[in-house]
Amino acid sequence: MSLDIRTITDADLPDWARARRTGYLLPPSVSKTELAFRRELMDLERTQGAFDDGRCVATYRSFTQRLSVPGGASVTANAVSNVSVSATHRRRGLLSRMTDRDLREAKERGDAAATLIAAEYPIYGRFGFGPAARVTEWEVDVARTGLDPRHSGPGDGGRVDYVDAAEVREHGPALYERVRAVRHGLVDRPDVWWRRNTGALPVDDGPWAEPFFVLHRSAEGSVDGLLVFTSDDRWEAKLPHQTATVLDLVAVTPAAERALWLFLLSADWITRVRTGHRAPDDILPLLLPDPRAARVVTHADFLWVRPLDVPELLRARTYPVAGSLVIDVTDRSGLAGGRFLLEAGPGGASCAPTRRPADLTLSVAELGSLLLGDESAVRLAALGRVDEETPGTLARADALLRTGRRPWCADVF
Ligand SMILES: CC(=O)SCCNC(=O)CCNC(=O)[C@H](O)C(C)(C)COP(=O)(O)OP(=O)(O)OC[C@H]1O[C@@H](n2cnc3c(N)ncnc32)[C@H](O)[C@@H]1OP(=O)(O)O
Repeated sequence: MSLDIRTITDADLPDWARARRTGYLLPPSVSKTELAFRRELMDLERTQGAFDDGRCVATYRSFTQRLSVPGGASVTANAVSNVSVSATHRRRGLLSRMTDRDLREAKERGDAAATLIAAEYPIYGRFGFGPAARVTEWEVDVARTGLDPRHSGPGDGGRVDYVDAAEVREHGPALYERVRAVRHGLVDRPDVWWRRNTGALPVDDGPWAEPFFVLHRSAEGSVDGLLVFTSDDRWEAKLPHQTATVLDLVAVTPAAERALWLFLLSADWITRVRTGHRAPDDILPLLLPDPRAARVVTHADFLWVRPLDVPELLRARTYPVAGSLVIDVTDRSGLAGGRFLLEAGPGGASCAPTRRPADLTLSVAELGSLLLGDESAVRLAALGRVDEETPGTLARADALLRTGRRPWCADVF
């Protein structure tokens, strides 16, 4: 048996796409539409396949992504996706070999980190990824919210309008980039993302069901929020029982965010709202007179980050207070380890290799968890995953690294 891992060519794509579907337990046949979509989407030079006697049995691809860090700057990440190993070939090291090769190439390219959305929690820690941003999904029982049923539009002088897909393609990209500048953890949405999510780029053969698109405009007329939702068509005994499912709700200003939630929660016939994946500290529950009307239905790890260039990552983000920290980062794969001095303050930060004694020792995966401010060094130390070499450093690390709002990655990729 010859098992060969290599980047794929265009001629391999149908076989590769079939292997991906099989690995994800989806009906294996690949439509022409899916192939056309994949040709637009994928960079074949960064797409690996494992071939057993010529048949594709494992898939892996990566692409360049921009990830917003605290303060709103973005770093270049190597985003990993479409990882699958057929059940016939599992636990023979195929994922390990593909990941190792991809991370080495990303390091050589100079990417600051690698990112992914993990299918299952135990898979990626061993490769240096740490959970960096969580998501929460709520289900809102509208009748119990206590909201005034006479609500009729934003009270801030702004307006909400139903728009069509073309208007979303026109206003969405700039709006979303403005949101990324004020919210960390968000990954960029390239043109192909907007076309795919507005029906302009079909993913499969089925008809595209257009969702409801709503834009919020401020009193000055600037587009500062987007809501995308679907609704089921459920009635019982002449009573509406519609569940609205939020596919997207992003806003530049808190006023626009509040206006879009209140718009959806006040729409006639909608008795239940599923929020989709929000940041765990989303304003939604506390927007309701009775926050218990929003029941948590999902709360889980979501975005995983694997540091590749520690100084660059720590320099790119902002810090709420002044302070310094020497961290000793261990990395079994030899990609990003070392001892680094971070000197940070509200005006900016420097970070470089140092010979000074370490204040904290931690693995590269734990640094990935701390980077966006969602995890606490004190908590990781209690778990034995961070060692405090200098007393008092854990509290200092949390004061420096934690953020007022939690990171949020809105997209599966
Ligand atoms: C970013 C994304 O695309 S997420 C999507 C990931 N894909 C899936 O979950 C689809 C279904 N599962 C699969 O395709 C495969 O089982 C994969 C990709 C998860 C793992 O591929 P494999 O080739 O079996 O992994 P590999 O043999 O390299 O395993 C390396 C180590 O990770 C462990 N591991 C791998 N997958 C898992 C898992 N799901 N749960 C726990 N441990 C795991 C292995 O046991 C092994 O540990 P060891 O070195 O201590 O023996």
